[in-house]
Amino acid sequence: MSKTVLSLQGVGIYQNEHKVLSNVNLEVQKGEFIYLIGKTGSGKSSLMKTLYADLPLHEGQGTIVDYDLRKLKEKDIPFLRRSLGVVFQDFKLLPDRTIFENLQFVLKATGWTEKEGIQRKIEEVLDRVGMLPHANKMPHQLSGGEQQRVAIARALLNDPDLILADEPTGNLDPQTSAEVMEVLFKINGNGRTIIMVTHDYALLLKYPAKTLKCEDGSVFEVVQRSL
Ligand SMILES: Nc1ncnc2c1ncn2[C@@H]1O[C@H](COP(=O)(O)OP(=O)(O)OP(=O)(O)O)[C@@H](O)[C@H]1O
Repeated sequence: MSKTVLSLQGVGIYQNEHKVLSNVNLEVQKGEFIYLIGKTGSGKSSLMKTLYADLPLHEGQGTIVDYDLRKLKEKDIPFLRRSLGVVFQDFKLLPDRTIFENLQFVLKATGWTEKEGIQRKIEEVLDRVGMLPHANKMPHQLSGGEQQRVAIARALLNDPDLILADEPTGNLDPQTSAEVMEVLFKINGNGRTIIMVTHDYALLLKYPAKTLKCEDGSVFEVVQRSL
């Protein structure tokens, strides 16, 4: 049976008083892979920020992985973020810790206490993105693509129902971007739902998937030939 992991109805997306997107209607089912495209300033990041509650939802209805975005309290936000995996363009790894310690930090911060369980989980997610051999390296010893794979592993730590990736290949060359896409599609193939913001139309052609576009204050689905 399909499960809705994201539902937006009549949603307005705001940056302070400025309305960025109007009347956003969107249903995402478990297991989907969705691209979000659009010109600079069209509202892609603002929409993503609303989904992980970095921007509040004041207009319309929105539920994400069983949280009602309109009713969300400050104290709920860390729990919402635990049910999501968020991946950013600039990786956001802690520079003064090894890869293992970066992931350990997240698990401890999200309530994991048992040492062997922590070890097992970190090995499992690093293995899934092909980074297990690099567990003891520092972030600066890795290439951009390798750092992004670690960031994807970090996003998987708490078995999220939905992964939000905001331009995850934005800092990577085409070959490395393709490697990161392979990792994302493999994870999607294992049943994870992914929403990915991108500027990179070459990636859309190489890895086709349902595509939404932000334009002139609206969000709508596009078919590839009209990108
Ligand atoms: N912190 C902010 N305060 C006020 N306005 C903002 C803020 N961040 C973005 N905006 C405005 O909101 C609109 C949408 O910006 P947003 O960053 O969501 O676009 P984007 O599609 O993600 O762009 P890009 O592709 O450049 O990342 C723009 O007009 C932008 O100037």
